Amino acid sequence: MLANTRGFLWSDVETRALLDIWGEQDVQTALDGNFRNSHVYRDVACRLGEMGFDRTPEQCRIRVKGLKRQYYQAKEGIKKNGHYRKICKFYDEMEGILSNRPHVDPQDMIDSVAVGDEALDGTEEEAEGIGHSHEAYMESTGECSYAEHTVKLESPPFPIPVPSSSNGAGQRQSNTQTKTPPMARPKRSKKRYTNLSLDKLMEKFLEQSMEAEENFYKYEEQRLKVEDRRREAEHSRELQMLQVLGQMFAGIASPAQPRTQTGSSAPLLVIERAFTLSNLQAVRNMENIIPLVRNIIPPLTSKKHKGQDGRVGIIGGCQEYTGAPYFAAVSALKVVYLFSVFCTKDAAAVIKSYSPELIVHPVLDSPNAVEEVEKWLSRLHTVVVGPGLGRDDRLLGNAKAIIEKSKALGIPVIVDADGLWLIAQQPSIIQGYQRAILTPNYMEFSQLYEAVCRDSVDSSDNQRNVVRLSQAMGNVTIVQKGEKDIISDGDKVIVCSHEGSSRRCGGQGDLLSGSLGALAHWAFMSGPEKTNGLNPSLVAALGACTLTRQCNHQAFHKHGRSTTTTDMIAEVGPAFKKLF
Ligand SMILES: NC(=O)C1=CN([C@@H]2O[C@H](COP(=O)(O)OP(=O)(O)OC[C@H]3O[C@@H](n4cnc5c(N)ncnc54)[C@H](OP(=O)(O)O)[C@@H]3O)[C@@H](O)[C@H]2O)[C@@H](O)CC1
Ligand SMILES: Nc1ncnc2c1ncn2[C@@H]1O[C@H](COP(=O)(O)OP(=O)(O)OP(=O)(O)O)[C@@H](O)[C@H]1O
Repeated sequence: MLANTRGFLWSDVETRALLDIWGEQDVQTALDGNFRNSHVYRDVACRLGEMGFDRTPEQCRIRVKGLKRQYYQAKEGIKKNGHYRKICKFYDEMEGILSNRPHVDPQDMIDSVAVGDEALDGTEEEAEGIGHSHEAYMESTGECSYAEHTVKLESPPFPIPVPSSSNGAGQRQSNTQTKTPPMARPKRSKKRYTNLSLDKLMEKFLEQSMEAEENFYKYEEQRLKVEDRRREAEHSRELQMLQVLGQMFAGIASPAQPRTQTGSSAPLLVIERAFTLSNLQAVRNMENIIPLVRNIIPPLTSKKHKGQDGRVGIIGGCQEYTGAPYFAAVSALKVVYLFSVFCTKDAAAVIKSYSPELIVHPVLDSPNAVEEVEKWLSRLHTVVVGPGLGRDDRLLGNAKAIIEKSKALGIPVIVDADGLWLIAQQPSIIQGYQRAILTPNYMEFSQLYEAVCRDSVDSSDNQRNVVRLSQAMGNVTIVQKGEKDIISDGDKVIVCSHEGSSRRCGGQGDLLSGSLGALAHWAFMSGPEKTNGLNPSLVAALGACTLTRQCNHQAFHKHGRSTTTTDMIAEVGPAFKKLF
């Protein structure tokens, strides 16, 4: 049974069948140079019928005409911008057939758009059999009397010359030149034609493409927002659960209620944005963690005696470097009560001379250095290993033993400067000790990373580097110092971008490690209810980074380019007050 497709649009299959037939050599030869083509299209329709498609000769002719128009539009589009191929779906087939036909100026062909469109809507009534009709002339030659079309579109005030059959096939007449007597206007010319130029068509086409693209991005954006909200809700649920668990554990450990400096209960940690880095959950919003830093700070009270809020020991200071241990020590001193600096004999007097507040032990290069330090170790809450330590093997060996002793006592250990060099040589000293915090600058980080991960750092992804190193170190917390301080325990990442300044001076890192010594003690002393279940090392590290940057910011505000670490240390008190 034939598919009765009369009056409907052509399917692709049907169009291809038509083109196969129309493209046959005998059909093309019959059309070529033959003004009358109705019999050709009768044959085409008949062959189409044999293939199961019910179309009239007129429908076939009109469809071919439409395809030719699209083909020439596309051809012109390619010439102009190379993108127009899309408007002619059957371009390749048409090209195969028409490329051997006489040349037609596509622009003229396109100018006749209205004619073709009309024909497609089924209102075309001119029969092929009329023979001398304008359409028949155009079709039979593969060209058209372009001037006539243009005139028709613009509805000229004078009659359109139509070639008569006696003129012979392929004969052309120009409007202006013709002497043909006026004839009745063809029926189609009564209609209103849209005179769309190629440029306008292209403009419209591009506009629509852009609109579609914009819509796509709009929807995509909405989809991502929804996805973000879903993730945030999920993380916030997880955190709430952690908080509840934390409170349960705290309840078991101590009946005391969580308390902040202002006396209110611990604020709920809301992570505003999180993303996944391999199998870890990354926390990016430091603003949400600052309240946790406030939570861990013990209140000032007259009930405590000196040293109860923290005793920090600094392991470092040698003949070359006396400033570093001093900066670290005095920073700790300004936050908590400092116990001691353990340095070499020749550095001790110099360090003492900087500040009468510091207790200095000249034991680090003595033969029984480790025993000397060990005597005090049980009274220390945190040790900071490395500032101004130098690279002397004996000193490094003593530092290693002190770290081992501290680990055995469960004392938080901050490793900085030359202490990091030691770790790069022997990572196992600290690997897996989760009360350790390493504070490398960019150079120190690279050395450590290469030594531990046996790979060079991927400078395009600092966060991933930090996470990877932390994981490789057994989830030891890493603070990569720099334009932004990146903190990770291998599970979470916090980026500290608190405003500092553009001024860099030696010793800023020592201020960080010293104050971190104090904060680490507080963080580990606080129960999980105060850190909302977050790793205490992360909370302490963010607190120290923020404090260092705030000191830098305030000092720079006063001293500009001449800012030194001493100026920053003078800001520790005010900065601490402002932040926490
Ligand atoms: N007043 C004192 O007593 C002070 C003493 N200190 C003590 O000195 C000891 C050695 O510490 P350190 O900082 O000089 O050695 P380390 O960090 O290995 O740098 C080596 C070289 O690496 C480079 N470099 C550094 N950072 C970089 C970066 N971000 N990005 C790129 N490159 C960077 C830079 O090379 P440069 O570019 O200058 O050629 C730098 O010279 C240590 O015990 C420490 O505590 C200090 O605390 C300061 C105050
Ligand atoms: N490029 C930077 N832009 C802004 N702040 C920075 C930049 N680099 C470092 N800082 C700040 O300085 C702090 C210390 O980092 P720095 O790289 O100076 O450490 P360091 O080299 O170990 O210091 P030190 O001189 O004590 O050895 C960082 O925590 C950060 O606050």
